[in-house]
Amino acid sequence: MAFVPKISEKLPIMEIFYSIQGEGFHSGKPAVFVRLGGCDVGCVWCDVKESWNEEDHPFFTIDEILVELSQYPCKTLIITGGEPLMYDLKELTEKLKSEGYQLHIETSGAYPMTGTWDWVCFSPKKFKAPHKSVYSQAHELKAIVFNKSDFKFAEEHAANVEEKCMLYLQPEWGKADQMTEKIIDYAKAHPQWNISLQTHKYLNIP
Ligand SMILES: C[S@@+](CC[C@H](N)C(=O)[O-])C[C@H]1O[C@@H](n2cnc3c(N)ncnc32)[C@H](O)[C@@H]1O
Ligand SMILES: Nc1nc2[nH]cc(C(=O)O)c2c(=O)[nH]1
Ligand code: SF4
Ligand SMILES: [Mg+2]
Repeated sequence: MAFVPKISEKLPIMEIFYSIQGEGFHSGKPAVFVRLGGCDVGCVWCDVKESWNEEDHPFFTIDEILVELSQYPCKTLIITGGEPLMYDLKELTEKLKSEGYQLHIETSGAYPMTGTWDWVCFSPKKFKAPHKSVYSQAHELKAIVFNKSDFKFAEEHAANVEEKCMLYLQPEWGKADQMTEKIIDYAKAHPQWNISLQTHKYLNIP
């Protein structure tokens, strides 16, 4: 049966924090991150496995999320997780938009696209195939390179996004020593691809 994103009054919130977008097109931009709990994609190298079990995290209403957000001087929000598209994000994005926030999402695309977004970062995974609704919505495709086969995987997904979608290759953090050089060579040979580094990890910020 097709997966239907959960509609609920409350969302599991692992953390809300103010930092600098470390990855992709908006790298360097101050942003408030809202990390939702819950993910069943199961990436072996996931750098936030503590997010996976939604029951480990407190549930917040949208109004409670808004109160948390009001303490920050920044109107750019990055909704991440966990896998945020496990939840129907229509109501959340409508309320946040009406409060003047710019809304970005970080998603594996494993579930149907919900919500209205100013920026969609789509990072497809081998561990669970993306939902077809996500390709046409992506502003950037960010493929993680863990081994050489990931270049082919990246190209297969790049063939299905829109022409204007930005293309990024990002080394898997634990393999960055080996893979970054290969990514540099690949981008130089296929200049439609750009490099994304997890700059927040080099800067030692969240
Ligand atoms: C933790 S995920 C949460 C959002 C969503 N579940 C997803 O995977 O896109 C945020 C971003 O970090 C990337 N990421 C996760 N673990 C990583 C790692 N070990 N090295 C590099 N990037 C990683 C993901 O591909 C994604 O682009
Ligand atoms: N600084 C910073 N930038 C990020 N970009 C995407 C992140 C994520 O985990 O979704 C992330 C994160 O965790 N921290
Ligand atoms: S989809 Fe995202 S949160 Fe889920 S396991 Fe993969 S990297 Fe981690
Ligand atoms: Mg992260």
